[in-house]
Order: sequence, then C-alpha cells, then structure tokens
Amino acid sequence: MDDAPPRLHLASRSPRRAELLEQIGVRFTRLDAEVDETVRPGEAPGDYVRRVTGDKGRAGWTQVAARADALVLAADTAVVVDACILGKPRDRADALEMMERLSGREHRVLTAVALVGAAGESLRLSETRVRFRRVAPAEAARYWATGEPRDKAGGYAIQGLGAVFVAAIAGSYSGVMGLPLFETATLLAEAGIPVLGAPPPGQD
Ligand SMILES: Cc1cn([C@H]2C[C@H](O)[C@@H](COP(=O)(O)OP(=O)(O)OP(=O)(O)O)O2)c(=O)[nH]c1=O
Repeated sequence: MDDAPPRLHLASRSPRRAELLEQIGVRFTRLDAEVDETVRPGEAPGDYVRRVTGDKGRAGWTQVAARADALVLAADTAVVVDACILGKPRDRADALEMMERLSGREHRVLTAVALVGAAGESLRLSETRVRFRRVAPAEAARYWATGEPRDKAGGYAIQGLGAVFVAAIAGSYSGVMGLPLFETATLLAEAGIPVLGAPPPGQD
C-alpha cells in the first residue's frame, strides 16, 4: 500500500474526467484550474482545444510546482460541426439550436489531453466521429428539461440519456466523454506512471 501523496493531479472540475481517470486505476488528486475558454477569431478547432488544454495544465502546474516530481493532467473537449465549435450551451435556446445542427448527421468531437511537469509538457489530440439519428425539436426540448445537456460540450452526454441519439461512433468513447484514456495512458507511461503499475523486479 502506497501512502505517499499522489504525484499526479487532475486539473479539472469535470466529474466525468475524474471518473474516467479512476477507471484506469491511477492515484491522483484534483485541482481547480480556471482559464479563459473563449474561441479566438479564426482559430481552428484543433488549435483551440490544444491551446485551452495547455492553459489548464499550466494553470494547474503553478499550484503544485513546489513538488519536483508533480505532474498535472488536463483536458478540453469541443464538438465540431460545419467547422463551428460548439461549447457548452449558454441557455435552452442555444441547446435546442445545437441539437438541430447535430440532428441526422455526423459531427466530430475533439478532446486534447496534456501532461505538464517540471520536464515540460506533452499533449495528445483525440478525434472521434459521431453520427446522430434525427432528433425532433420536441424531443430536444424534453432532453433539455432533463438537465443533462447543460454542462456538456455540444449539449449532449454520450454516457447518459444522450446515448439514444448516437447511431454510430468512430474513435474514442472516453474521448467523447471528456478524457481519452488511450492517449492519457500513453502520456502517463511516457512520464513514468505505467497504468498497470510497474512490473515486479526481474519480470519486465
Ligand atoms: C460530448 C460530451 C461532452 N461531455 C462533457 C465533458 C466535459 O466535462 C464537458 C466539456 O467541457 P470542457 O470545457 O472540456 O470541460 P469542463 O469545463 O466540464 O471541465 P474542466 O475544464 O474543469 O476540466 O462536456 C460529456 O460528459 N459527454 C459527452 O458526450
């Protein structure tokens, strides 16, 4: 049993990201990292999620940098349709408009994940194609009333009721939920945190 405080910190207020990181069994604590998530004029979606993710990671890092081996994990998710970035809906009208745009077609979900430490920062981008069935306006209104779309990029949650809209996905389910676990595990392993733990001596 390892009682030392974890060296890994998740810079996120998202309960989904914490659940996903718990799913792969690594020890971590959580940090709050407030950053400006405004899209810059002309900014490409991939550049946007990379920038915001790096900002979240560095904002978290300033809080733990006193510990030399500390590492900060951060992520950002955007739903992209017709080259437009859909963040979290501002209000009901915004959410219903998002559902109308997503209805009956394919969109992309981009999630960047970054690991920041004393040695610098590494970043990976996950891209998933998601195809929605047609969603009638009345159904979108009932979905809004459940409260689920409120704090979700694109105004839906694949892990919740929103799953009924998802006809198909190609890519990373965990990436759509907010933390792509394949990319996360790769970054952690590169930084000396193998997800399945270090092999016993002499058996690597
Ligand atoms: C598309 C989709 C998004 N989401 C969520 C994941 C993220 O929490 C949220 C996207 O918003 P983000 O701005 O990426 O993250 P956040 O503000 O919730 O958390 P933090 O910045 O503190 O890390 O949308 C789902 O939970 N399911 C989905 O299917």
